[in-house]
Amino acid sequence: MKNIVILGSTGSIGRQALDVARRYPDKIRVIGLAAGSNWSLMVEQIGEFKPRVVALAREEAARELARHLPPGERPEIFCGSGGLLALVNSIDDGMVLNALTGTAGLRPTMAALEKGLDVALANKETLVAAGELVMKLARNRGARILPVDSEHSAIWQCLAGQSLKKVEKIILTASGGPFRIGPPDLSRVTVSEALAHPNWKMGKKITIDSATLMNKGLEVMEAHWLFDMDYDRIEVVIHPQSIIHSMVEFVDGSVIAQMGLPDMRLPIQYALSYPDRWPGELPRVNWFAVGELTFEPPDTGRFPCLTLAYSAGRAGGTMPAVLNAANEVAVEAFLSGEIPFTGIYRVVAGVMDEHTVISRPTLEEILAADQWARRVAREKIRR
Ligand SMILES: NC(=O)C1=CN([C@@H]2O[C@H](COP(=O)(O)OP(=O)(O)OC[C@H]3O[C@@H](n4cnc5c(N)ncnc54)[C@H](OP(=O)(O)O)[C@@H]3O)[C@@H](O)[C@H]2O)C=CC1
Ligand SMILES: CC(=O)[C@@H](O)[C@H](O)COP(=O)(O)O
Ligand SMILES: [Mn+2]
Repeated sequence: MKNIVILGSTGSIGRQALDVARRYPDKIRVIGLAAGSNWSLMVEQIGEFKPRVVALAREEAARELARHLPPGERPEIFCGSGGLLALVNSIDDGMVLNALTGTAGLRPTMAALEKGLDVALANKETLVAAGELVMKLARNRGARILPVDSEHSAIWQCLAGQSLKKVEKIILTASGGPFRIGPPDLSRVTVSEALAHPNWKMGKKITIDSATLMNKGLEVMEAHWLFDMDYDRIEVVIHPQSIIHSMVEFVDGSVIAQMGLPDMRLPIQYALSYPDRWPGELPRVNWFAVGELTFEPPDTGRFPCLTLAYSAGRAGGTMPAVLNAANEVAVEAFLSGEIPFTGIYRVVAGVMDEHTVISRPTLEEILAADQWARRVAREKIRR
């Protein structure tokens, strides 16, 4: 039996993780749940999974949660900005699935690793902002980071039993998002068009990142840290069917790909079952329905965020944290109608231009760079 704490349990990954837990009651015990403000869904989740501890970041929401729990269901409730950390710090005997969005995931990941807990990581922003510190902490504490992001789960599975020394390159696949074919001018696309991902149903932030290809850029940095791979050896290939989730090319030219339907429950489950594989009923690929698998180079003219992410990764130090923070602010501004879709790139590029990189930054320097980037991004959006 594995004890699991799910950070972000009310979100897309969190809810799918609970579906995995629901399917394997004899293998997974949910001992902790955390989210931002969605207390009503949390009430239902507590009723079904009976965790020992829960946290909600918004104090008002935590009060509502406490008011609406039936008398027999009283997990310990943490709340406020420090609530998630307090929850993680209260755990001694479990694995943490981090399915939070954005930089909010960084400190809880570090708190879990600090305690020597394994982390199943969906929150890619953790590695983008502070990959070097996080990987070092995991090594020092003997804790594992188990990839949940579909591409990184794929690479991890392709590498099973192989030495990283024998890898020539990693090939990250990308769907191309909703604007792969058109329109040529992206400045007028609407929020609902940008949220219409062709293959995956995900939270809003990552869906917009998929549409700009920033998601793939963040994933390039995530792969750099998870698999200790130079940026020159991480290639992005557009694969519109999202059946191949990524590939590894070895020094002898052989390529191993991991395939499956676009269903996040599979990579989530693999991270939870590892090193085992649990037999199950998730839908299977029908090869005749898939028909063909196609590949294209990314169009970095229309999707310049991908190039921006490579350059932030290569610059290193605080630059990836700055890109990530500016992108979070810009995506919010696009979603609320303040800037056009193409404004996301302009804001992020503008903030990066003004940043002086600090190399080998401490956590405090990374968090300060994050705050600086958010402020400068907001100023640019106001203007
Ligand atoms: N969705 C997907 O298929 C995939 C997602 N990922 C990555 O997984 C992560 C989660 O994505 P996704 O599930 O789509 O996101 P969602 O927006 O659907 O869910 C985010 C979750 O985090 C909680 N949350 C957000 N901010 C805070 C905060 N400050 N404090 C506490 N809780 C917070 C939300 O709570 P509340 O509901 O109360 O607001 C919610 O439970 C992201 O890093 C994303 O890039 C990676 C691969 C695929
Ligand atoms: C499911 C998942 O891992 C997402 O990160 C997905 O890859 C997004 O699709 P894109 O390939 O369009 O970015
Ligand atoms: Mn992904």
